[in-house]
Amino acid sequence: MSNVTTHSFTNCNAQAVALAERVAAQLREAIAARGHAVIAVSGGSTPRDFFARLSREALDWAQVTITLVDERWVPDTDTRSNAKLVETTLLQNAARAARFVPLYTGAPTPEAGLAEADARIAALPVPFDVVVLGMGEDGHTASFFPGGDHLAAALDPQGTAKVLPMQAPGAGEPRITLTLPVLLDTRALYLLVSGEKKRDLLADVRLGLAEAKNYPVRAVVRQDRVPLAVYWCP
Ligand SMILES: O=C(O)[C@H](O)[C@@H](O)[C@H](O)[C@H](O)COP(=O)(O)O
Repeated sequence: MSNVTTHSFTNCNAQAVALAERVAAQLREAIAARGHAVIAVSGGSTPRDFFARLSREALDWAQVTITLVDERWVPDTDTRSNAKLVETTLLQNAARAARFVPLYTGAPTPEAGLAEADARIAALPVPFDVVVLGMGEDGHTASFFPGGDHLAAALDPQGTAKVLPMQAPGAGEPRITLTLPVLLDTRALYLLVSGEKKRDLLADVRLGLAEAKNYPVRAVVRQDRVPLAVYWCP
């Protein structure tokens, strides 16, 4: 039985609206059941419209904690910063009342900031309610990059680290990432992607093709811990 469902949309606006409505409903359910909600989101360009939509959803945002699945190790004033993306797109409108827990600490390197970032994540209630991942055309998700220096440790299902630094040829700047066990410890897991190349890559991963073995996203697609919902648009 497949652990993956795919929701395909004819345009990316419809994708953003549908995911925002779905996620908002799950945040409301979490608040009703436990008094609070935790969501971890990706950076990159794909989630912009989804963030803008989600920020306008009516819910008790003061009870919501937002964190990141990964971060580029740059100050939050940098255009590459995922924190900056979240602050300018998601922490707006109704969602301005939410609490944001960044991964970047201001330390000179991810290694130097690791203990503090780890403590921030360790302080959050688990399981998370929602995790929204993205994916690159090289098959990375979060900062699980092919050839990453801490990739094996980050993907270890039995690993105990919550966050790890990551450097890789395709990653640009040094990164920090939540590890696979943390990302899978969630009530709902989404993969938000667009374009035919990413659709085809995911199909190869799901089929278990040999050439897909080096795509780190395989670890979230081929697992039985939590159902994965793929939201795709052209
Ligand atoms: O900080 C990051 O880079 C992300 O969290 C990363 O995993 C992202 O989701 C993919 O690179 C897809 O990025 P795009 O949406 O820009 O294609």
